[in-house]
Amino acid sequence: MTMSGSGAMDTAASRNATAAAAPGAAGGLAGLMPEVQTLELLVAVSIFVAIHSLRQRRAQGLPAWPLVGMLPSLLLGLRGDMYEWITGVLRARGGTFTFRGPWLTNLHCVVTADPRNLEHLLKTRFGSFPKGPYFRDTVRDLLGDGIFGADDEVWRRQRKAASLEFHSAEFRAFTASSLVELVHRRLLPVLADAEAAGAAVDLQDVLLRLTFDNVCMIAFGVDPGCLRPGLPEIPFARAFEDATEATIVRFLTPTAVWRAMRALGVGNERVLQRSLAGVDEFAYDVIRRRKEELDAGRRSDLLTVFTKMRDEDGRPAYSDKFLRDICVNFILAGRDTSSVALAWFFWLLGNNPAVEDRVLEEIEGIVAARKAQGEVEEELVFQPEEVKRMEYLHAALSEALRLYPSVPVDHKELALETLQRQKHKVAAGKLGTIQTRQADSASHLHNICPEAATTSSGNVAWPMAMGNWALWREGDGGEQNVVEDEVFPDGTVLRKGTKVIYAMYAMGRMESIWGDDCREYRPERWLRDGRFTSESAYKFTAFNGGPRLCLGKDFAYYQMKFAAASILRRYRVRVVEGHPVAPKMALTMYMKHGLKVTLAKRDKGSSRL
Ligand code: HEM
Repeated sequence: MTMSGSGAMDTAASRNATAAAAPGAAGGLAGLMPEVQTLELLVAVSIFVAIHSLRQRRAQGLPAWPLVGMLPSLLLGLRGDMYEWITGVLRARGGTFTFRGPWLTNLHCVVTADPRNLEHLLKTRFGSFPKGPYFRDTVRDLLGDGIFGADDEVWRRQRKAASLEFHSAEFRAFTASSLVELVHRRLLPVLADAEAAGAAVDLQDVLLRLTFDNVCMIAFGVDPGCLRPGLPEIPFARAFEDATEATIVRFLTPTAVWRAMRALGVGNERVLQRSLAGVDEFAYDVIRRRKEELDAGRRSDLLTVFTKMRDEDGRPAYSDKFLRDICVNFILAGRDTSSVALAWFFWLLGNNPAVEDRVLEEIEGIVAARKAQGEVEEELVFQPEEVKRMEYLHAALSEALRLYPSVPVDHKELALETLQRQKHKVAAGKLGTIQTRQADSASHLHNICPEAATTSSGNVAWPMAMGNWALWREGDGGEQNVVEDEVFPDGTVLRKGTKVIYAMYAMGRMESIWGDDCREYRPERWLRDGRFTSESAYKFTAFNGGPRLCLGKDFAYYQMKFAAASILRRYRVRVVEGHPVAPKMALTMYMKHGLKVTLAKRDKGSSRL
């Protein structure tokens, strides 16, 4: 009873309360409705955007968000090992994917690791894919008009002159003798000191010093002396390194921002200006001195060769600024590439003792052959023909470069003038044809002629593949505006100005290219009947391919083989236990923490050869 009475009272009271509150509540709810609807709408739009963006992952490999595009995924990827992240996306996408950057940025690009695309990009359509204005403008302060950023005639002239020089007997003799001097008078004594002291040494740093001194001798004919006992800091080397790093930062900064910073002389741009002053001071001083001594000199370095060149009127062919650019570019090309490749090679050997044994066997075979001819020297210096015979070592270095290419990713830009916009007349009811430069897939034909699919009159025109001809049936005739896009052999369409990133690191880790054991370090894959056999430059892209194939490739192999054999014959190189090894994010494949090693003389308690 009590309960029902109180219940009745509660009900009446609550009815009253509701009645009293109703007008206000109704008004409040009515007032809230637009907000509720806005909220619902926002939730619905967010869900739609999220579903749409995640669906893009299935279609394009990565979720693409409004405004920021695929940037969030890239930022997540950058937190770990970026090269492995790119490799994962490329493998999932079958070798190529299109990265969509945030709106109004120039981060859109096509990333590929497909050898067919590489051949198309680097050889077949070489003229359509220059380095491009974006790259050139970004590196101009450091590299000027030098070979790395140059295109067209400016590139061709330098390439031709440098190529003649690189292949001359004089130059080969000069590079070989400079290397003997550096390895035997500087590298080996520095390593001997480390071994005697029982101290760990950063082998990557030592090798960087070796190649820096070596390439300065080749370019400028001057030895800066970085590789010396005590490993001193050399102002020119420091300035060069700082200038390179500051230039790389520009690639990660919006163009308008770094330009403004340069105008104001602040931040990274200030560092760049200061270090460039150091580089220029050194370079112009060498150029001035070289010009003074030209007549007396019998030098074979690049600076001397380019300084001696004359135009049709007998005047010097190149200005001092251009000579500076040429030398700085060659130093950049030759400095970090072979040294970091050697560092990865020594690390791989440490993890693969059977490979090290085979390298040593080969070296000992060559030494034994020399002894058999009665040639016994106190200090063993390998001769060029002996270095040439080190085929297994050649394979072991190539295998290291396959897995850890010194240039892990590279870049090209589709030239705007490549795209052809043409008017084509098609007669009514007839078949229309246009000649295209490459019509190897139906999707390509659709892409070169999108207007042909639905014409202004609503008639349908279907392009069909017929060799190098695009053929379509046009209902009412009239003029067609045909824009020919570039299309990669794998069907990826490239619109004007598209940047293309080709991922050499990822290419070395593709089962489709190298087979199931692609992640294994196995030099034997390069040997046929015990002889080294090279691979297509579009499959093994460490040295680039086509007309811009690395100019220093032969020299680099010679340098790496000579240095590696000279070290390995004398020392067992062991990576310090627990030393972390990981790639650094830079233009070249540095080891982030260097390579700390200890050395033991081979004849002192070596367990192997
Ligand atoms: C393991 C050693 C090396 C590797 C992996 C390597 C790799 C490469 C790559 C990938 C390129 C193309 C770069 C681009 O166009 O963006 C290149 C170009 C070039 N390399 Fe090398 N390089 C090595 C050593 C050297 C050395 C020692 C020199 C010279 C002393 C050198 C001179 C050049 C030059 C001049 C170019 C520009 C060619 C052109 O644009 O026509 N390289 N190299």
